[in-house]
Parts: sequence; structure tokens; C-alpha cells
Amino acid sequence: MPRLVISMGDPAGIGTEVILKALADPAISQQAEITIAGNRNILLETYDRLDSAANPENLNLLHIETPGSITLGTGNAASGEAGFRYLETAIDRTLSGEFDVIVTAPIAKSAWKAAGHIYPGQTELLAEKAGVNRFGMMFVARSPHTDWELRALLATTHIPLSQVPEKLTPEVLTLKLDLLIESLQDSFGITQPRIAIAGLNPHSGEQGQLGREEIDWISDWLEAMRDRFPQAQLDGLSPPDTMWVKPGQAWFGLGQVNAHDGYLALYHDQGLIPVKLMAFDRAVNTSIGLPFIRTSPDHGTAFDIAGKGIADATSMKAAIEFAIRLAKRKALSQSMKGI
Ligand SMILES: NC(=O)C1=CN([C@@H]2O[C@H](COP(=O)(O)OP(=O)(O)OC[C@H]3O[C@@H](n4cnc5c(N)ncnc54)[C@H](O)[C@@H]3O)[C@@H](O)[C@H]2O)C=CC1
Ligand SMILES: NCC(=O)COP(=O)(O)O
Repeated sequence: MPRLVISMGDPAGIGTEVILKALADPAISQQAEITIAGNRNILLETYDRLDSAANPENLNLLHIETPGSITLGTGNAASGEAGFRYLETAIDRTLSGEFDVIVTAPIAKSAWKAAGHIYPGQTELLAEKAGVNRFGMMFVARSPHTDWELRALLATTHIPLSQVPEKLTPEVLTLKLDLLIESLQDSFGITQPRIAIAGLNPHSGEQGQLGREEIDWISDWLEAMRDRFPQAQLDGLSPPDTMWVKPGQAWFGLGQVNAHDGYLALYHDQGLIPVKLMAFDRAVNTSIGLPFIRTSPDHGTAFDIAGKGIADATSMKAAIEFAIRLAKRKALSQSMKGI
């Protein structure tokens, strides 16, 4: 069975609640050896408030002291420091071989910053501690209507919109596309993936009238990528709005559409607005390129509903189930290679 560690996220948010709700489902908890990296008192307090949740007394726990006092619904330096320590512990124990997989509950980047930990997100801490600089942020969701699976990689992530054009270089795009192809092949078994790639500007620039990046270099880059990755079908540059029409149709079962195996969005909201519109309740954020599997729900700390008992755990369940699916696939592939 996969050995999975769940970091508890920001204790002022809904992380603890969605973990305990998700683990109350035996279909989830019986598929892996699960340990929580978090705080015993906060888990017990959360359990006492909920009607249907796993009892922390019956769960494996790496207890980590929480510095300062935590106020539910308010992310601050204490909650940021706590969430940082939970994740650090989960990563260190995974790197030492204790776990195969990390599932992370959400943290607030602003609370990390208040605690002096300046990272764009959890992904970058995971990559830094794992010693890799080739990694990517991918979102995966299976449609409850059609079973179709949406897979979208973000070429750039947590940067101001004004910095996107300068951070988006041929090197960055090549690295992200390479990772997306590798992931579709290795983790999803799609040997010749069909990938749609978005333009940057409205209408992919409309021949330069609405932005020049497509003409200046992105179209040439894509041509070069078709030579470099002959095993993949690379379609684009898709106008960034209409690129999501077929995925929407495939998701909701609106006719026969030939949607792509993977989507490359050039910046955070270009990818995450459509993903969350379709699948906010069930999309999974997975970090690709790390030496271990990492997944997370797609939502954040939801401070506005923390402690109210109304948080939906579907995305956390999906994150755990997807992590188990990836771990089983990895174990099978390693055993076939004799590793
Ligand atoms: N994986 C992670 O660690 C992530 C962390 N964040 C962080 O979370 C903080 C808040 O971000 P927001 O943009 O407000 O997004 P959010 O996802 O926390 O909340 C957006 C809205 O959705 C609702 N919501 C979120 N999750 C829900 C759930 N499971 N059940 C029911 N309702 C839910 C919230 O109540 C809120 O109204 C930020 O500091 C951000 O950095 C955001 C996304 C992912
Ligand atoms: N928008 C996705 C997000 O905020 C998750 O980031 P990370 O903490 O997983 O790096």
C-alpha cells in the first residue's frame, strides 16, 4: 500500500476539517497507509465540532507543536509558521524514505510571508527541498458527468500579471511543455499525447494588433517544438478564450468533441479560471517533476468559512485518491523495470 503523508496546512483555515472529513470515507482511508503531519490539539478540536469525520485518535500522527495562538479564520504569522513546519516535516520524512506521497492541505502565502517564509507557494518549497529546478504545476479533474479527464499545466504561476510577458521565455515554455508531455506519457499512459497550447494575448494577438508576443517568438517556438517532440501532437496557438470550449463540452457531455489530452496555459488565471469554473469542487493540483508524488486540493484556506463545518471535502478526497492512483502506477512501472 502507498505510504502517504498529509500536511495539515494553515490551521486557521479549512485544511484540518477537509482532511478529517475525507478520511471518514473508508474507500479512501483503506487504500493507503496514511499519516497526518500536524497538531494533535487542533485535530481533536476540529473533530469535536464535526458530525461526520475521522477520529484523530485512530489516525497516525506526526505531532508538531504550533507556535503562538491560532484564531480560526485569521491567517497570521503563527498560523503561517505552523503550516510551514507541517509541510517541512512532511517533506523531510518523505525525502528520508518514510513516505511515498505528500498530500498538502492549503496554506496562505501571505501567512507564510508574515512568518518570514517568502515563497510563491508550497510548490517552490517542495522543489527547493527536493533539490529540483525542473518542476511544474498541473491541475487534473475527472468529470462527474462524462468521466473525461481535464489536465492543464500552468507555464507561469504565482507572479504579478505585469511580469508574465517577461517571465515567459522560450526556455520556460520548453521546460513546461517537456514536463507536460513526460507526465501525460508516464503518469497517464498516453504515449502520443495531443496538447493544446494557448496564445498569450486576446485572439492570440490577432496578427499583432492585440499583442506581438505570438508573432515575435511564440509561434516560432511552437514550430521548433513540433520538431523536438514528434511523439506529441502540438496544437496552437489557440486563442486563450476559445481553447476552453472543447474541454467545457467534454466535461459537461455536450456532443462528441475531440478534446485534447493536455492543455498548456501560459499564466495562472488563463488556466485556473476555466479549471475552477468546471471543477472547483474536485480538481487536484499536482506538482510534476519532483522525485516524489505531491497532490493538493485546488482550493485555498477559505478563511471565510473556517470553523463553520461547511467545507466541502471532495477536492481533498480527489487529491488523496489521485495521489494513490499515481503511487500505484509508479510502483507498477518500477516493478516492471526491476527497480
Ligand atoms: N493549495 C494551496 O495551498 C492554495 C492556497 N491558496 C491560498 O488560500 C488563500 C485564500 O485564497 P482564495 O483565493 O480566497 O481561495 P479559496 O479557495 O480559499 O476560497 C475561495 C472561495 O471558495 C470557498 N471555498 C474554498 N474551498 C472550499 C471548500 N472546500 N468548500 C466550500 N467552499 C470553499 C471559500 O469559502 C471562498 O468563498 C490565499 O492565501 C491563497 O494563497 C489558494 C489556492 C490554493
Ligand atoms: N493557485 C494554486 C495555488 O495557490 C497552490 O499553490 P501551491 O501552494 O501548491 O504552490
